[in-house]
Amino acid sequence: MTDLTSLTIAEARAGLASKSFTARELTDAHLAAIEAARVLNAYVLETPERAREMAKAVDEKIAKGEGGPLAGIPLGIKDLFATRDIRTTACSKILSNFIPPYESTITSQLWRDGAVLLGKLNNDEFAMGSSNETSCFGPVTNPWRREGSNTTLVPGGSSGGSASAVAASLCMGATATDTGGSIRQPAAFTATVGIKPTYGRCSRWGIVAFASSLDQAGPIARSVRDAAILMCSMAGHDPKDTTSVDIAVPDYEAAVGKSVRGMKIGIPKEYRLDGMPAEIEKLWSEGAAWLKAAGAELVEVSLPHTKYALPAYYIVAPAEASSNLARYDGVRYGLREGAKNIIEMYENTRAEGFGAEVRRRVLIGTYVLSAGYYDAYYLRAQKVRTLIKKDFEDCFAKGVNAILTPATPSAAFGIGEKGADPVEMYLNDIFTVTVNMAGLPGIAVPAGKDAQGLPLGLQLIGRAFDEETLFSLGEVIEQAAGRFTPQKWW
Ligand SMILES: NC(=O)C[C@H](N)C(=O)O
Repeated sequence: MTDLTSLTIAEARAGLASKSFTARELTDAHLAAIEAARVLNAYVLETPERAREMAKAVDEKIAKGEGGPLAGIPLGIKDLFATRDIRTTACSKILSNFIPPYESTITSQLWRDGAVLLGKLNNDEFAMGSSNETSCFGPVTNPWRREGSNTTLVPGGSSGGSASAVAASLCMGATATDTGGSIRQPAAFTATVGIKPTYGRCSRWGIVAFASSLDQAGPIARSVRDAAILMCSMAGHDPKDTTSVDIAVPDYEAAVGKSVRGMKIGIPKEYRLDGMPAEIEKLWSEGAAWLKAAGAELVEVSLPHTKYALPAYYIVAPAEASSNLARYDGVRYGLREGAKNIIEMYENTRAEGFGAEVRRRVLIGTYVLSAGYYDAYYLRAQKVRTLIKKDFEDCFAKGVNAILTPATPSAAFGIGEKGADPVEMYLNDIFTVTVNMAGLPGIAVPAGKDAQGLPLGLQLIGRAFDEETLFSLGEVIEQAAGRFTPQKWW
């Protein structure tokens, strides 16, 4: 029998429909794979009993012909999504004992459609990081290794557990969130597909907040089609999230395989960085050539404010984080450290509960929002944000359908390699943050490998609420590049 964990969601859906295997068998195969791969540290909580119960219930529904669009598909959930009665920590010590009495909208929609919960996935603490090394549960290991080397590499972050688990076939797909690149960068580091939808496309209700004007959830999967299938369940208006937009959810899967003939693809000259590895340049040109061969037209475009995006992001995101994280005070929920009085209790709880990167961001955020510095930093960063948004609007007004860029400036790096200088870590987001600043959708698709055999990804940026075009174009790249799976060593 084929290894059930190697199937795509689309293949598993067909297998379940033709009764080649049951949801219970599919779930059991994944639970066994998870157990055998604990060395990757992708899961921070395994929920095998819940998974088997859910799979059994789905099998009964399938037998009655009532299975939903994701019936029996086993998924992993980033530990930033609240799951009712199941510990949800954001991978922070401060939430280590938090068991939500409610379910996030996105996960509710996945269970409504028949998906099965395998467990909660590791991430950078409060989604702050690009390597999954800031988690209170320790770093996640990338299932990919350099050829001939056994150095352990990061899977990227902050959705490192999601990317690692999907790449290593420890789930068929995963939820993830992206504030500045947290879906797309780990997808690029692990040869998986990750899409950050338009801001407002998916509900943020029940997801632990980092920077509310930038946070957006999306799927990580092993193929463009699988990402589209998951998006159909995850997207949609939610009255509980006032920033979610009431626009009908299209059939994203129908966009996969659609012709891209006549589409105009922008190649932004500002993304050609000094000192960019030749392999990334080559990948980028190859991707453009594949789209051209499929009938798209390539045009050079300019996004002149790109160089300000990263510094502006690292003002806006910490500012919002400092405000959002003020709620963790030891009074309402989460960790509470003992003290002589309430002020000391706040101080002790927050000092003990937050890791170094989170503390750094709270400090930066508090500083840039403080009287006297607000105008110089926060207000200016917001103005820059408007200019970045306008760059994209100008470009799309000229008829450009999507923009092609590299997803990351390098392939995956070693665990511990970039710990010393936070700015070096922040540079990982150089190609992805503009998309969050402008609220646009962006997809990362595996497109090739570097000289050491590590995967590299390309990013496509679309117009607001036009994820469909990204799925169509993404599939062209996937077809041309092929799909990559890591060699199993764990
Ligand atoms: N959350 C994200 O999108 C990750 C980004 N690297 C950050 O640390 O802010």
